[in-house]
Amino acid sequence: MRLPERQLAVLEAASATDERTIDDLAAETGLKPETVTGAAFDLRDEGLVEVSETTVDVATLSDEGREYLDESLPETRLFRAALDAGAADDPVSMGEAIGRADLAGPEVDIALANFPRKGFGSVDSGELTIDPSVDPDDDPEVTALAALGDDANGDVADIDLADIDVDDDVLDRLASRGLVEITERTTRSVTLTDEGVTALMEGVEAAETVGQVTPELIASGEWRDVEFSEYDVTADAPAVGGGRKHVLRRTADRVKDVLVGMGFQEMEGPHADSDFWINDCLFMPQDHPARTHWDRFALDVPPMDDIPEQLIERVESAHRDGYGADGDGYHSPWSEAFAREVALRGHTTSLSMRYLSGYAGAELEPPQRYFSVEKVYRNDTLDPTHLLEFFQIEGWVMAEDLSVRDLMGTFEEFYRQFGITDIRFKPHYNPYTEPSFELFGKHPETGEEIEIGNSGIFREEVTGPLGVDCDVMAWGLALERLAMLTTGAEDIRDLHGTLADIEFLRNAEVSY
Ligand SMILES: N[C@@H](Cc1ccccc1)C(=O)O
Repeated sequence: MRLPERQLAVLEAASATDERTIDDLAAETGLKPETVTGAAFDLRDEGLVEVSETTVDVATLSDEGREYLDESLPETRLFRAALDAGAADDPVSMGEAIGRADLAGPEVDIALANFPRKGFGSVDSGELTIDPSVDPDDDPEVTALAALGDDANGDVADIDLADIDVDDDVLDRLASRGLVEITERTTRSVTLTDEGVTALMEGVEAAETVGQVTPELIASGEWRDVEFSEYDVTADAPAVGGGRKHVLRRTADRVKDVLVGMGFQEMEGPHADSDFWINDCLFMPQDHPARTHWDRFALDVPPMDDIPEQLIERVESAHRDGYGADGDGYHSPWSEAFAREVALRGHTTSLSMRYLSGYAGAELEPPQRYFSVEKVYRNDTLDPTHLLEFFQIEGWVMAEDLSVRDLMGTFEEFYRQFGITDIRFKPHYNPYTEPSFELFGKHPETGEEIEIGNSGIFREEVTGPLGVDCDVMAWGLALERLAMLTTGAEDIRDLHGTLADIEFLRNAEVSY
C-alpha cells in the first residue's frame, strides 16, 4: 500500500490499544495539529483508523485571576488589613482598612462588595467589623483559584474541569467575576483499526504528495507528474479572517452593476451644495419646514456664485408666479441669497437637478437614464432605521410619455435583482413630484414592512424651468434599507458604525 507521507506518519504513530489525541500525534510526528487532523480523517475514510471525539469543559485563569492568585483576592486583603487594625474587637474606619490593604481603583469596590457576601464581617456607616471565626484561606473561591492555577510548572494552563474538584457554583461565581474563562473543547483521538494494523504489517510506502499548486510547479510542468493530496473540506482548520470590502460598499457596487446593466449612466457632484440645487430647483418653497435649521446641516462658507443667472430667474419665477399659463406660485418669500447658501445635501436629487438642467454636462435629449449611489446628510434622530448620514440610490429616466406603470416596473425589475419580489407602493406627497409613491419592502426577519424609497414623476414646475419638455420619473432609495432586507440586519447600526458586529461583517453576503 502507498499513502501520502503525512498519513503514513500518523498511521505509524497511532496505536491499536491506546487512544492517542491529535496533540500527542502532532508532537510525535512533528506535524501541525491541523495537518494531523486532516490526515486522520483521510485514514478514517480508508478504514485504517477510527477517530473519536470528546468534548470537555476547560477553565483558564484570566489575567485578573492570575493576579489575585499571586496577590490574594481584594476582599481577603481587606479582611487581613482590618484584622491587623483590630477590627475583631472594635469597628475600624473603612478608609484606614482600605489604606492598610493597599487597595486602589476598582479593587476597592470589588473588596467592599465581596467582603460582606462572604460573611467576612460587616460594613456599616463607613466602618468595618470582622468576624474573627473566619479563616479567609478556607474561602472556596481561593481554593478553586489555586486549583486552576496549579499546573506542573506553576503556569496558567487550560484545566479540564473533570480533573479538579471544584464546586459548580464557585466556578460560576469566578466566571461571573471575570477571573476564569470556561470554554468547551473538543478533543479528537485516533486508534488503529484491524485493517490499519494489517496494512502496517504488510508494509506501507510513502507516496510523496503535493498539498498546493505553486507557480513553480506550473511553470516547470512538474504538476503533470506529482500526486496531489485530496482535500477534505470537513476537516478542522483555523479560520482565516482576511480583509474584505464592507457589506455596504459591496451592496453599493452591486447596485451600480445592476443599474448600469439596466442602461443607466452615473452622475457625480458635490456633497456640499447650494440650496438652489438641493431645494429651489425642486419647487420646494423656501419656508418649507424641511428647509429650516432642524433638518439641514448649514455650512459657514461663502455663497455659491456660479449658478446660471437665467436658470435662477426661471426658478424664482416658478416659485413666485407658478409655471405655465395657469400657474400659481407659492406666494411665499423667495430670496436669491438663501438659494446661494451652501449646506450638506439632504438628498442627491441635487445631482439630478444639475444633470437635468444641462449644467453638469451637455443638454440632454430624451431618452436618458441616470443614477448615483452617494451619501446624503440629515439632521435626524438616530434610531434603528435612521442614521445622520446614509447612502441614497438616486435615479431618473427622461422620456416622452412616461407613466406610473413605467415607474413601478422599473422598481420591480431593480429589486428583483436582489431577490426582492414583494415591494409595495403607497401614494405619497412630495412638493416636486406628482404623482408620488413611497416604496415598502418586507423585512425577512421581522416581517415588518419598512420604507425603502420615495419616488414620483417630476412636476412641470420642476422640469419646465430646467428646460426639459418631456416626462421625467425619479426616485431616491435608501441603500442601507436595501442592505437590511438582503442581510436581515434588524438595526441599521448593525450594518455600520461602532455597534456593528465584526463577525457579522466578516460573514455577511451580498445577494446576487
Ligand atoms: N428626494 C427624495 C427622493 C425622490 C427623488 C426624486 C423624486 C422623488 C423622490 C427623498 O430624499 O426622499
